[in-house]
Amino acid sequence: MTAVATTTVPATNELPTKISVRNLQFYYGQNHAVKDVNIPLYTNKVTALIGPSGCGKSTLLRVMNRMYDLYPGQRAEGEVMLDGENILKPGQDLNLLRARVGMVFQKPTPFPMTIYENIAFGVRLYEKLSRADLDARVETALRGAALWDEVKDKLNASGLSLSGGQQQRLCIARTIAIHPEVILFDEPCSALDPISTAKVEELIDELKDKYTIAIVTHNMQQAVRVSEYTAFMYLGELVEFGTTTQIFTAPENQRTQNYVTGRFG
Ligand SMILES: Nc1ncnc2c1ncn2[C@@H]1O[C@H](COP(=O)(O)OP(=O)(O)OP(=O)(O)O)[C@@H](O)[C@H]1O
Repeated sequence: MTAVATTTVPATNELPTKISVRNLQFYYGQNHAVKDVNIPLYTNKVTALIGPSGCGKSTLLRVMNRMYDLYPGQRAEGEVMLDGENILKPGQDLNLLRARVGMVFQKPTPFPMTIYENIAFGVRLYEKLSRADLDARVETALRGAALWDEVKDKLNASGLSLSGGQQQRLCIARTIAIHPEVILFDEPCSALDPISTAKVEELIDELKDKYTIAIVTHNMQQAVRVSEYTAFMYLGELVEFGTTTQIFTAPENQRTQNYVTGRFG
């Protein structure tokens, strides 16, 4: 197999960068899953991570808020600069980091609590708000996640009583309620029907005004619809990074071309 081409440096590197991943290596024990990856997440932009199964997309995402730290035997080397500070350095406050860099998972994961508590619970971990302020925070988060109108009359119902699409928007509301700066979406629509998917995509488009976003997706149309930048990964390496338009219409690397045109993957 030929070596993967050198990563393309975007012509856009003067854009403000929220997260800059530099020379990242990631290991699951002996398995070298991410190999010398360099990638920016530009401020208030949506970046899609695409590539065949097992290429390291989710791993890369999980490094950006050190989710891997919860598991023994997993380690990262290199730098992940968040506003110029390396979050891989020892001594980080990981709770604070995960509040700044929130994550929405593939399967909706509401807590077994009321809709209201699903959101209030996380807020209380970080802030002491009056009841009125907490109510307002819950409402704003639910509005921000385009769910308010559907749940405003049943805030005391269980989060688990909602449909899958509503549950995913509840998880997004829970994430934005603690005012993150970055939101990482790991295949957020893979368990959703087309209508719920469209709602979550619309929401991502709105959220980028306030947050920097990365999304892992297997759905090429989704990457085109929601992202401005796209990174194509293959076997743990970053093959190509560029604007989504360039990656999908004029990729520089043959492997990217083959993948985005559906010839492998
Ligand atoms: N917990 C784990 N222990 C050991 N190896 C793992 C673990 N999780 C992932 N890997 C390996 O790391 C590599 C990258 O996996 P990762 O889940 O990041 O890929 P992915 O591109 O997100 O795949 P998919 O699209 O299938 O979700 C794969 O070779 C995978 O087998």
